[in-house]
Amino acid sequence: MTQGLVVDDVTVRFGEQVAVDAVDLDLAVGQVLSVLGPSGCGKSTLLRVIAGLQTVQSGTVRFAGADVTAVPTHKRGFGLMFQDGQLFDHLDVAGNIAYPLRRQGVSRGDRAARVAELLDLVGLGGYAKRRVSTLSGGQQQRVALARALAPRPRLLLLDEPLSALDRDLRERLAADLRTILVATGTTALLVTHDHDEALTVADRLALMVAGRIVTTGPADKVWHAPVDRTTARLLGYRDEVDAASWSAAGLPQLVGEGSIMLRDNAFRVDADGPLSAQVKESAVRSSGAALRVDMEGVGVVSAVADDPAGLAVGQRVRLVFNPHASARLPVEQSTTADLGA
Ligand SMILES: Nc1ncnc2c1ncn2[C@@H]1O[C@H](COP(=O)(O)OP(=O)(O)OP(=O)(O)O)[C@@H](O)[C@H]1O
Repeated sequence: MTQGLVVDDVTVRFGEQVAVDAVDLDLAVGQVLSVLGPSGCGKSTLLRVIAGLQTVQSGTVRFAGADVTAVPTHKRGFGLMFQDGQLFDHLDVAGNIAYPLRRQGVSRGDRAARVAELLDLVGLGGYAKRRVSTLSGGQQQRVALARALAPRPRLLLLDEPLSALDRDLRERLAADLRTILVATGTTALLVTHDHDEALTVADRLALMVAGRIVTTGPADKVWHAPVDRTTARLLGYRDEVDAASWSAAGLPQLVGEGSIMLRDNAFRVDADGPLSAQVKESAVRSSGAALRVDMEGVGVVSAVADDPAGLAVGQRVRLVFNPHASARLPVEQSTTADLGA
């Protein structure tokens, strides 16, 4: 594994407040890492440190083995992309994408070829001459991505790149972003508060809470093994049921103490399902229905249904359990966990 980014024991304080607290982070070349955390946890500050936009109280940032902690932003060879694309209104789409290449002294012919290649990559072939102010929010972020990739940065830093977009668009663009990063072999670090976005884009996840990285590891491992209640909630697990009542209710696969964390789709309505519950709330969704149901011995939990018809409050329904939408919470709460390579 080629050595990429190594953040070692970095701390940033603003007055009394510790925004980034002794953070260690590794990112191998060619990999994509998402730093996922709630608003105010310090993830933008951490990204700004890596970018060279924020000085540190202590710690180092290295890339490819060299200490870059004191290297100015423009000499790090990193690309940046923010929530608001920060495009240049006075330039057209091609002009925006070519801008960093022009500054590097790339010839006109080579610039044009690279711009055409990038427009195809981000799905904007034919948009070269459009003014950026006439583009949709999603198209503007595609241009911002193309501009950030144009100089072939050795590390791409993305700060909530999709957060300004509405849900459907965000989902589509997150999938495209992943495809583009993989196709170009780009080493990238993305910070976000959106667990779906983090998971769609990344190979690895680092969970950040109150200035500290509390879990790192392969995205699927982190996703299925929250180390404590806080990280479980961060990963989208909502309901919590203690193991004793879970077993008493006849639910499968569980031994010992602790509790079970459940996603909203942990139970699904199925006429042949082995479980029974009463509907407490029911909301129609594009995918069917989102329910809150009261299950004897377990309490009120979320469930989903493919067909929203006939799911009135008070009605009894049969349910099946989806173990992939649940996680066992360890009894001992650890402060940090490295879930491996
Ligand atoms: N320049 C600054 N001066 C003082 N405090 C700051 C500064 N920048 C950030 N902070 C504080 O440091 C903490 C971490 O902020 P940061 O922006 O890194 O969090 P975040 O996780 O990116 O949150 P968000 O997603 O809301 O931007 C916050 O409490 C914030 O108020």
